[in-house]
Amino acid sequence: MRLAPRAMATHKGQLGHVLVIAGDLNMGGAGLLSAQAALRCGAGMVSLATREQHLSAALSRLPEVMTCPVRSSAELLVPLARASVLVVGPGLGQSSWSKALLSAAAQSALPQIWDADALNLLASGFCHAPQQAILTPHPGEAARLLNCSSAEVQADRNSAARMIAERYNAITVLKGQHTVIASTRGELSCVERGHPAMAGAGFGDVLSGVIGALLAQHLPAYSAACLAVWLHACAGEQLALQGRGIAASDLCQAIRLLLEEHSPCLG
Ligand SMILES: NC(=O)C1=CN([C@@H]2O[C@H](COP(=O)(O)OP(=O)(O)OC[C@H]3O[C@@H](n4cnc5c(N)ncnc54)[C@H](OP(=O)(O)O)[C@@H]3O)[C@@H](O)[C@H]2O)[C@@H](O)CC1
Ligand SMILES: Nc1ncnc2c1ncn2[C@@H]1O[C@H](COP(=O)(O)OP(=O)(O)O)[C@@H](O)[C@H]1O
Repeated sequence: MRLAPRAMATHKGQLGHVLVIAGDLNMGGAGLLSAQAALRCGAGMVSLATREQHLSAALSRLPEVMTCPVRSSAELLVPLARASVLVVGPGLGQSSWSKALLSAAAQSALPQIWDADALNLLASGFCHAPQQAILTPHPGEAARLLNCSSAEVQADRNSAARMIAERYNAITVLKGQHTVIASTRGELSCVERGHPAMAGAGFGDVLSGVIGALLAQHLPAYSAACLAVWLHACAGEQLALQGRGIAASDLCQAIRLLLEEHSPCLG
C-alpha cells in the first residue's frame, strides 16, 4: 500500500503530528534519531518530549522539531493534546521519570509505536499496552516480552512475533535479520531485505520514527509497519554498498528517496 499523493494545497496540519517521548539521561540521541526519521519521512509536524538536559542538542541538530522539556507526566499533557501519533521508548530508560511518561502515554487513545524501554517496562508488568499499539522489539526485547531467551525467539521468529501480537494485542515488528511483522488478525509478513552493516546503535530508533511518520500520514497501521521495515532495510542495503560504519542517522536521507520512488509526493 502506498502513501496517497498530496494535493497542491496540502498543509502541514493534514499530515499528522508525531510526538516522540524518549531520551533519559545519557540516551538523548535515541529520541533525536527517531524524530529525525519522522521528519524525513514527511510527518507534518514532529515534537520531542525529553529530558531538559537534551534540549540544546536537539535544537541545534533538528531546528524543525518542536522540543518539549518534561520533568513530569503533567508536563506531557499539552504535547499529548497536540499530537496525532506517539513514538514511545527510544532511550526512555526505566527510571521514575521514564515510568511517569510511559504511564501517561499508555492512557492516551492515540495510535502509538512502543520501542526499547517502553517494551522493557511492558514486559516487567508495569503497564498494559494501549489500544492501537505497534510494538517493535529486537530479539532481546522480544524474549523479555515472552519471558524466554533470545535464542528461543530466534529459533522460531514467526511464532515469537505471533505470540507477542496475541499476548499484547498489538501489531508486532520483530526486528533483526529478516524482520517479521505480525498483526492481531493473524497476518504475517517477513521482509527478506537488510544487511549486517545495519547491526549498530540507533537503527531501531530510526525505524520507530519512520513508522510514526507513515501512520501520521494516514497509512493503516499494518501497512505502515510493513512499508517502514521495507524502506529501512532497503536503505540499509544501499548504504552498505560502501561497507560497514553506517551511522543510523545516514539512513534518513536514503529512506526519504526510496519513499519518493515508492509513493511519489505528487502522484
Ligand atoms: N544513541 C542512543 O541514545 C541510543 C540508545 N539506545 C537505548 O539503549 C537502551 C538499551 O538498548 P539495547 O538494545 O542496547 O539493550 P538491550 O535491550 O539489553 O538489548 C541487547 C540484547 O538484545 C539481544 N539482541 C538485540 N538485537 C539482537 C539481534 N538482532 N539478534 C539477536 N539478539 C539481539 C541480545 O541478546 P543476547 O543475544 O545477548 O541474549 C543483546 O545482548 C535502550 O533504551 C535503547 O533505546 C539504543 O537505541 C542505541 C542508541
Ligand atoms: N544483521 C542484520 N540484518 C538486517 N537488519 C539488521 C541486522 N542487524 C540489525 N538490523 C536492523 O537494525 C535495526 C536495529 O534495531 P535495534 O536492535 O532496536 O537497535 P537500537 O536499539 O540500537 O536502535 C532493526 O531494524 C534491525 O532489523
